[in-house]
Amino acid sequence: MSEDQRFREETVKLKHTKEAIRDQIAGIGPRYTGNDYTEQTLDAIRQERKIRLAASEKEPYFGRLDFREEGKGEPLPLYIGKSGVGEENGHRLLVVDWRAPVSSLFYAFSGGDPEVAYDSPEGPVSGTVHLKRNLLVREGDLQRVVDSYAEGGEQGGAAGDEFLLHKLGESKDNKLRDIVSTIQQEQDAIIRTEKNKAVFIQGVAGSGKTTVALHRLAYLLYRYQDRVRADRMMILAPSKMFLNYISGVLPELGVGDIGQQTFEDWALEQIGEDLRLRDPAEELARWFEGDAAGGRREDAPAKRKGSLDFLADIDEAIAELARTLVPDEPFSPDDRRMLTAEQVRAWFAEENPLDPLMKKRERVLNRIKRWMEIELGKTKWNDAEVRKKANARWKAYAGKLPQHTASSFYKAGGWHSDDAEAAAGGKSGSGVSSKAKGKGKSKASAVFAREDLAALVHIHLKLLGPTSPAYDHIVIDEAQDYSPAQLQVLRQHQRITSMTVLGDLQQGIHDYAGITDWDELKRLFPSAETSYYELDRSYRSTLEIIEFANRILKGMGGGVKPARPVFRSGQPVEVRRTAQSPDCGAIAAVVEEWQAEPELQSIAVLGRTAAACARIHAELTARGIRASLLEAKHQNYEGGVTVAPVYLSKGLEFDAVLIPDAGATDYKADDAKLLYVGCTRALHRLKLLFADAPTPLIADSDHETGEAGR
Ligand SMILES: Nc1ncnc2c1ncn2[C@@H]1O[C@H](COP(=O)(O)OP(=O)(O)OP(=O)(O)O)[C@@H](O)[C@H]1O
Repeated sequence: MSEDQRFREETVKLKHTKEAIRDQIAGIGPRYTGNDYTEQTLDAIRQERKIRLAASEKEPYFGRLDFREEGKGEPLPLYIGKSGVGEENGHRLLVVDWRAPVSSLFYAFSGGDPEVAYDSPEGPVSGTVHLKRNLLVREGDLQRVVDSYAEGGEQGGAAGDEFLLHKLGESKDNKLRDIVSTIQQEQDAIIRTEKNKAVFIQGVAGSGKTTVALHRLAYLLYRYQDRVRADRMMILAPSKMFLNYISGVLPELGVGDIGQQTFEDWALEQIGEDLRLRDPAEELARWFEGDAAGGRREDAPAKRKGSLDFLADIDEAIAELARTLVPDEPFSPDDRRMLTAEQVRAWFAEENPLDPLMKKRERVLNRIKRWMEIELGKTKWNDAEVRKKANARWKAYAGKLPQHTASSFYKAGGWHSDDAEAAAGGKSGSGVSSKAKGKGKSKASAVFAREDLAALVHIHLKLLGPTSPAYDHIVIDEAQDYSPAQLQVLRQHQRITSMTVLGDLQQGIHDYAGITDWDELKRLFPSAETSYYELDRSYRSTLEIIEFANRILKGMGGGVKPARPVFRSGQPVEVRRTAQSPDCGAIAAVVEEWQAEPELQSIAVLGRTAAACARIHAELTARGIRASLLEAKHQNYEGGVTVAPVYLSKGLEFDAVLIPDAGATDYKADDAKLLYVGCTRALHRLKLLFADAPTPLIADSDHETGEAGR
């Protein structure tokens, strides 16, 4: 079949599909405005369907797979789209949902042997693929038809790549997008991994980890709709800005209402006390710019406090508290009655050992009170004096059973470091408060460091129980920055393990707190409960950028896994000498040059320090260039021209990236991860400027160097 014939065939098909969808929309009828609750609920369902159908009408599908099931007659064309659409009054599907079992064939089949099989809930289904076709429909118009496999034809995987390359060549704005039409086989395998696992993904920069994890959530909600609920899923990501950046993907996939938080906010919510956290900007600046930069990462306090040994020490202290909670003295409400310490301990022992300690304390004290009332009631308890005295004695006795919150126990254990307090020294507004936020009562609340949070949540759970219902699934992005203790406390908030844990050790710039080997986290789970995947293909950047970034990685020594590029070639990476560092004139010139190219929608200048970025931003603004300056406290990434410290750019991506200070004094030999993160943010263009000598991390690069123009 010629290209023209294919296009005509699909144009007719699209027309019919759109008509059928329009008919269904018209059949939904007007909104119900009455008071009947059942009708209101049904109306809400109808309206949701209407919204889905309206989206389908614009872009009903992106792929076609002709599949003949073994033992059945003719191959059946399956059109695959973002959401399934059934035939009105019929049993066939106009569009098959991308998450349906049969759709896995579309992603997994890349030519070769057409005899294939997929797993359906009823068991394996085998058959033959006759055609795999990619279709690009935009706003209801058919724009491209590419066959990546046709029975008897010559097309191979390259045609499928062509479709992917077309997608990757597009420019990006300020939001991450869905990839349903071009999910790759290795990504699809992760997305469809069964629910009850801790899935670990080690993936190079730009390999689609974040995107895959979000698609996995959409898949789990579809596949296990009777067992998982969106409001019991949670996404943890490193910053509010990053959360804002990824916030568009799930709604695009038709999934909403999934909680998205930073670990800090989640932990503060769990602990539920009026605590303040050391200002994250100070913490970041300390590690990336200040005295701590470069040195003593292994002995950083976060390493000890993030270890399971630390949680074990806390457990020991809680066990000790449980052992000594009941005082070694009897309780007597008046001079004639008495409860021995042994009796109270026996009551304690009758409590469920797994229940939170403070809850048990409360219950035992209530039991003592009930006993007291019964006892006094036996002797015609009507004497107000006796009652008052008994109650006072009960209160005094209760005061002898230590009562703790998470923070008071932590402080009593001597684990709270004055360091955190000192870092906030007197600046009562500098910490990030939990409950105190907006209530103007942060005056005396203790200041904690980020690394204290896991232990505090752990203590809260053991002493007071969980704050939120158990999670059905948890996604942890940038998990290389998590400690075993953090993962452990998250795990304690699930009944059944179901997690997606993703990251890249090569981007582990927060190694003063995180891990250096996935085994540190994997060993928290029985091995049967974990799956481990590696993604080494990078989809974000051009071939030239990936090769350049891979060379930086070499500086990290053994165990480095270079990224494998998709064959998408662009302009060479440029490394240029400037008169000074940072050279704002040269920076402005590069930004203006890029701004003149309409396909470069997002441009970033990633400086080494927050102070350098503030200076660059002020200079660009003075020169009439509109740019936003990203700071740790920011919630939104706006797109356009952005100036940001390189350590805040993690997870984000930009059409063009300028590293304005790639000199030998800015990036030393052990800053490879940081420079790698900066360079791998770029999709299409990458430029580095340096004064004097370039950083040794790129010294061996054979890239064109020279004077940057002003
Ligand atoms: N199969 C795919 N088809 C099209 N685009 C893809 C595909 N996989 C990934 N991408 C694109 O590659 C880019 C990187 O994806 P993503 O941010 O999810 O990667 P990541 O591994 O989390 O990166 P990093 O670790 O660098 O933050 C995004 O623009 C994403 O849309």
